[in-house]
Amino acid sequence: MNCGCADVVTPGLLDLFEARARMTQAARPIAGLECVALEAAAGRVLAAPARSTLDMPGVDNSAMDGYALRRDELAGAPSGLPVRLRVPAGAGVTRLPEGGCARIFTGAPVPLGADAVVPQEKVSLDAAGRVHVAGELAAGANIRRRGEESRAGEVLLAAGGRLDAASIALLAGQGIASVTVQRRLQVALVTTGDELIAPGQAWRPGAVYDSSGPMLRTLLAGQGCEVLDLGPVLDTPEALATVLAEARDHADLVLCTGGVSVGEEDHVRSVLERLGGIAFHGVAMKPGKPFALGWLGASLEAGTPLIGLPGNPVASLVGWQLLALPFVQGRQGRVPAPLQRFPVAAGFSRRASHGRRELLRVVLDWRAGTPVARLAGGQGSHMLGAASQAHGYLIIDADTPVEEGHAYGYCPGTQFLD
Ligand SMILES: Nc1nc2c(c(=O)[nH]1)N[C@H]1C(S)=C(S)[C@@H](COP(=O)(O)OP(=O)(O)OC[C@H]3O[C@@H](n4cnc5c(N)ncnc54)[C@H](O)[C@@H]3O)O[C@H]1N2
Ligand code: MOO
Repeated sequence: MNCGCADVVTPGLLDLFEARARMTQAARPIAGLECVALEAAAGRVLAAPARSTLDMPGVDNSAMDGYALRRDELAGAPSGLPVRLRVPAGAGVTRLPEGGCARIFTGAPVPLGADAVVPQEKVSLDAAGRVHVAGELAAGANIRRRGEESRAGEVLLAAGGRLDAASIALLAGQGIASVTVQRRLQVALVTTGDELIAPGQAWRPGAVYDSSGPMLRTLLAGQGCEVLDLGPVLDTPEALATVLAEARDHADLVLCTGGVSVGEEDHVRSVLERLGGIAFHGVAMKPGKPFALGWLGASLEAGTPLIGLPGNPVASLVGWQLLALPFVQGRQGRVPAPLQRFPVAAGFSRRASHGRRELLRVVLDWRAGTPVARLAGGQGSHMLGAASQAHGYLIIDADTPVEEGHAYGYCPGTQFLD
């Protein structure tokens, strides 16, 4: 299986990891904060550290349904301990009566004076209802101590983190009802191509349904961005310049697909040179080679950054994930996560890709107990089927053939890489 296109070795291509580092460095966080209700904060980026308001847990409480007691009183009572108190969750803090124990439930405050909780499975009750315990009981057993997780005033979540279900739960558990987050990143999306038609329109030979537009809108929404949809645009320098000028004035970032290669129908480069500039163009990756970072206006710092993704949809997807995503995250005030890679054996052989690192879309086969990477389908940069099935990328260095059974760097996640 191969991509179907010859490897064209283009001089001056930037190394993939160097390009990723440049994208990360170039991303300036946008200004602007909002206070939002915690329930509406999923996916948003925290603008300030979130601190605990309470010790967590707030009081010593029981980790089990059982009996709270003093261990020395249990040891000194061969005829068992009478149950003198009942403490359900939600009860206030009480004191354990001398010489007795308390029936207690998970999450209920441990009565003052008790130094262990025995789970009910380890307790036998005699006819008089007295508690007998088999075996040893460690000091503090089954007691969740006040403040053992965090203390009031401690930083729970650092600024720049994205609020997910667990972090929202963490803040809710502290009684926090609203958070200060970065405003949403405004991204102008420009798809280019005379051939593009929208899904739902009648097809004619030569027409191509716009698949990258829906894909990028989905990916941008997944990052909590607001999308200003300005495409598809016709393949003329005038049409592109008009749309990019509008994008420049209304967005924090322009994401453009197609028209970024070298043919005379590809105008992104020339229009960028006219309306702004180019930081780099061309990365030694397959797919995704014509990827570009540029700007509209005075400079990358002062103007509106523009990311040019290649037209082939899979090249666009890979360019988004490995290069555009860290830039988007940086503009959102996030610290982009390092690219994860760990060795996985290839279950296939394949010829080398000349001059470019190849990002093969693979599935992991666990049937033998350890993972084996298998091609998820056709690897052409126009073939979305494999991308939709893949579990991740096998990253193959340039000019390196893949040999079955040898291990290569595997990067998990091909769609919502975070
Ligand atoms: N002589 C050369 N030709 C090409 C080179 C090269 O180095 N020398 N590079 C190839 C590579 S690699 C790629 S990737 C493509 C990228 O080209 P463009 O970014 O200029 O993209 P287009 O030419 O506009 O389109 C390419 C292909 O993708 C389809 N397309 C475009 N937009 C969409 C969309 N929104 N949804 C679905 N499909 C889309 C378009 O119809 C074309 O088939 O250039 C190679 N050529
Ligand atoms: O082969 Mo291009 O690199 O299709 O992205």
